[in-house]
Amino acid sequence: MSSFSSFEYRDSQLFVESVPLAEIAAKFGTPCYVYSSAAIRTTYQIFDHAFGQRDHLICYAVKANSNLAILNLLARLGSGFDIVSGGELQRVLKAGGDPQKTVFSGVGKTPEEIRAALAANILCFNVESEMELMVLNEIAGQMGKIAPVSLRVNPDVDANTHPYISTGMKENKFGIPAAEAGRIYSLAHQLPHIQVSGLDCHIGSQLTEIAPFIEAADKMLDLLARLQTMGVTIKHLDLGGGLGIRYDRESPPSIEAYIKALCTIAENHPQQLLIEPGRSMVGNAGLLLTRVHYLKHTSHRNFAIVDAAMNDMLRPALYQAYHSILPVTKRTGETKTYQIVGPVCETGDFLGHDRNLALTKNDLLAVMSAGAYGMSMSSNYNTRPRAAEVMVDGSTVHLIRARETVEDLYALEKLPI
Ligand SMILES: Cc1ncc(COP(=O)(O)O)c(C=O)c1O
Ligand SMILES: N[C@@H](CCCC[NH3+])C(=O)O
Repeated sequence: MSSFSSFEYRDSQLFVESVPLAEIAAKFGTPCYVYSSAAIRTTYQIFDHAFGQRDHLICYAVKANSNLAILNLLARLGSGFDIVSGGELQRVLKAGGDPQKTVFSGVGKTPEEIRAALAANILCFNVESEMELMVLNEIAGQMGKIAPVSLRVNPDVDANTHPYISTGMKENKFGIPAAEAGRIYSLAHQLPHIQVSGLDCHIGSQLTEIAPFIEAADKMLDLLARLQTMGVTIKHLDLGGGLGIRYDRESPPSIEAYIKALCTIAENHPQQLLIEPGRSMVGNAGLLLTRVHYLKHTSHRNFAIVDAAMNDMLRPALYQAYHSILPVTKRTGETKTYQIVGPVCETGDFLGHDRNLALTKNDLLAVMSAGAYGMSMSSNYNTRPRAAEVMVDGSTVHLIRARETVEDLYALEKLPI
C-alpha cells in the first residue's frame, strides 16, 4: 500500500473520515483545504514500520505542507524534519519539532538562517557548495560552535520525472558534483568548526520507479567506501525524498517496496538511514474543496468556473499536473466534458481539463491529492485571500488555518506620505 485513503463515498456523498465534505463547506466555506489526520498517521507508520530493525530517521520535507498542525502531528509521531529555510526552522520549532531530528537542505542558506540553525542545534546541515561550507565554518567559529555537516552530492542520475522537479542531474543547481565530493569532504574534515556527520543526496520528486533511487544509492555507497579509506567517518546516509504518489494512472512503488529496496542496498553498512519524504507523506492525505460558481457553455467548450484558482493550487498551471476532480455529491444527470477553471485572469488558470461531470451551479468539487505542494505553493495573486485549512480526526473537524481576509493582504503596505 503506497498511501492510505480516508476519502470515500457513502451513498452519493464524499466523506473525509466520518465527516461529509458538504458539512465542511457549509461550516468553513470554500475554497478550503481538507486533510485527514488518519491518512497522515497511517502513512507515517507505514514508513516507520517498513524500516524494521534498521536504525533510521524519517525527516518529513516541510516544504510539501508546512501547516503547524501537520508538523505537530508528525512531531508527535516521532518524525524529524527536512527544512530549506529559516522560516521552516521557525515553524518546526513552533510546532514542537525536535531540532536534533532536523536537517537543513538548500543551495542558498543565508548567514541569518545558518546562525538560527546553529543556535537551535539542528542535527545536520546538508551543504550544497564549497563556498557554503566555508561560510558555515566561519559562522560556527564566531558562535563558538561546531557545525554538523553532510555534503549533498549530486549523483547525476536521471529521476525520469518532470524537468522542473528533477534535482540530481549534473545540469541542476543542487548539490556538489560527485567528482568533487572527495576533495570537499577532506576539506570539511580539516575545518576547525565543522564536524562531518553524514552523506546526502536527493535526486528529484514524484519518482514512479525504484531504479533511479537505487542508482543514486549505489553511487553514494561507492563514495562512502572512498571516504572511509580517507579516514572520514560518516554516521548517517541521507537518501532524500522523492517517492511519487498516484495522481492519475501512475503506479509508483509502494512505501514498503521503496524502503525495503533502500534497506537492502545499504544492508552491509551500519550508518543510520535518513529519508526526506514530502509528497508521499501528505499528498494523498488532502484535497481542495471548491464550489462551482458559474457554468459557461460555448460552441467550443464547456467551462465550470469554480472558486479555487491557480493561486490556491499552482501545480496544474506550473507543471500541467493532473489532479483527479470528484463531485462531492454524485449526480445522475447528463455529463458534459468540462474545463475546470478558476477566476484568476490567466489562461493558464485551470485545475483540470476535459473532465466528464454532471454539474449544476453551486455544486461542490474535490480536487484530490492536494495535500502536498498545494497550500504551501499558494499565493495571493489577484488579491485573493488564501483558502482556509481544516484537519479532520474521526468525526472532529479542526480549523487549522483561518481563511485570510483582504485586510490581512495589505496589512504591511503603506502609502508613501
Ligand atoms: C532536499 C529535498 N528533500 C526532500 C524533498 C521532498 O521531496 P518529495 O516531496 O518528492 O518527497 C525535496 C523536494 O523535492 C527536496 O528538495
Ligand atoms: N513543487 C513540486 C515538487 C518540488 C519538490 C521540491 N524540491 C510539486 O508540486 O510537484
